[in-house]
Amino acid sequence: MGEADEAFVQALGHRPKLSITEDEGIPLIDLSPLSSPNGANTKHIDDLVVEIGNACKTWGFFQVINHGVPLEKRQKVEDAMRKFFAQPLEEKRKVRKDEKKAVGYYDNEHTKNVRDWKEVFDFVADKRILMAASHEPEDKEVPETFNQWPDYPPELRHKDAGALTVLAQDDVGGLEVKRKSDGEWVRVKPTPDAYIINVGDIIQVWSNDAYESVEHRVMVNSEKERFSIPFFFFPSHYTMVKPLDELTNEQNPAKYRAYSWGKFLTTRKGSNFKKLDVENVQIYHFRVQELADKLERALSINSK
Ligand SMILES: O=C(O)CCC(=O)C(=O)O
Ligand SMILES: [Fe+2]
Repeated sequence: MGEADEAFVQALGHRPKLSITEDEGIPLIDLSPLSSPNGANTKHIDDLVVEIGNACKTWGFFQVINHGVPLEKRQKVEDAMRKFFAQPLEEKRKVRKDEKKAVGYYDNEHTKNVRDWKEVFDFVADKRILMAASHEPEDKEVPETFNQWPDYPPELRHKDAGALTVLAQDDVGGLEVKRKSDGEWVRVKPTPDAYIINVGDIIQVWSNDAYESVEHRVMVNSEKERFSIPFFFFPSHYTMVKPLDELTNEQNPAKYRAYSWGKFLTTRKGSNFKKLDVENVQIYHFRVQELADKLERALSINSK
C-alpha cells in the first residue's frame, strides 16, 4: 500500500476501533400521532413531546418513523444522487464548489482540520440569502446560499453547528454516536424509511445546555459505498444566537454570550477546504466561563 496523504490522517485517539457496538437504545420515535386521521389527540401529542424531550436529553439523537414523508420522494432523491455520483470525476468537477462558489460538488472538505474521505454535493432549495463575508465586524454581507445534499460520509468526529439535522442514511450504516452515559461510540442501526434527527450546537446554546449537541462520526468501509442525505436546519444568517430568555433566570444564568450565526458559519467554512493549524471556531468559545477564565489569565500575565 502506498503512503497515505497526511491530510487524511487522524490523531491516534480518534482512529476507529475494530469492534462495533450497535446500540438498540437510540430512541425510535413514532410520529403517527401528528398525522392521525381523527385529528391530533392532545394526550398523544403531549406524550410525544415528552418522548422527544427525553431523547434529546439522554442521547441528543433519535430516529423517527411514520413521519409522513412519502417514500417515493426519498427514492427519487436517492436515485438522482446515485446517478450523479456514479459519473466520472471530471464530469462531477464541472459543477465544482470552491471557496467562492457556495453550491456544487466537492471532495476535499476538511472537518476539524483533517481531510474527510467523502464526496459531497451541496445544493440550494431556497432563494438566495445574505451571509457575512468574513468573521471581521466591518466586512459587508455578500449573497450566498447554503444547503447540503447529499453527503458521502464524513469520517470525522464532529458536532453539527446548526440548530438540528435531519438525516437519511442508507442500509450500509456507519453513523456512530458518542453515548453520553459512558463516552462509548455506538452505531445507529439503519432503519428502513426512518429519519435520524440530532440536536445541533444552536439548540445547545438556546437551551442553555439543557439539550447537548452530541459528537458523532461516520466510519467508512472498503467493501461498500455509502450514501447519506443530511438536511441542516439553520437560522437566518443575521440571527444572534444566545440562551433563550424564558429558559434563563438568576438560578440558571445564561452560560453563553450572544454570537452572530452568519459570522460563525463564515469562519467555520473558511477551514472547510484546507488544513489549518488552529482550532476552528466552536460554541464553547462563547461560554461566559471560558471568557472569564481567559480574562483572568490575561490579567495575571499583565500583572507579572
Ligand atoms: O452521513 C452521515 O450519516 C452523517 C453525516 C454528518 O454527520 C454530517 O454531515 O454532519
Ligand atoms: Fe454531522
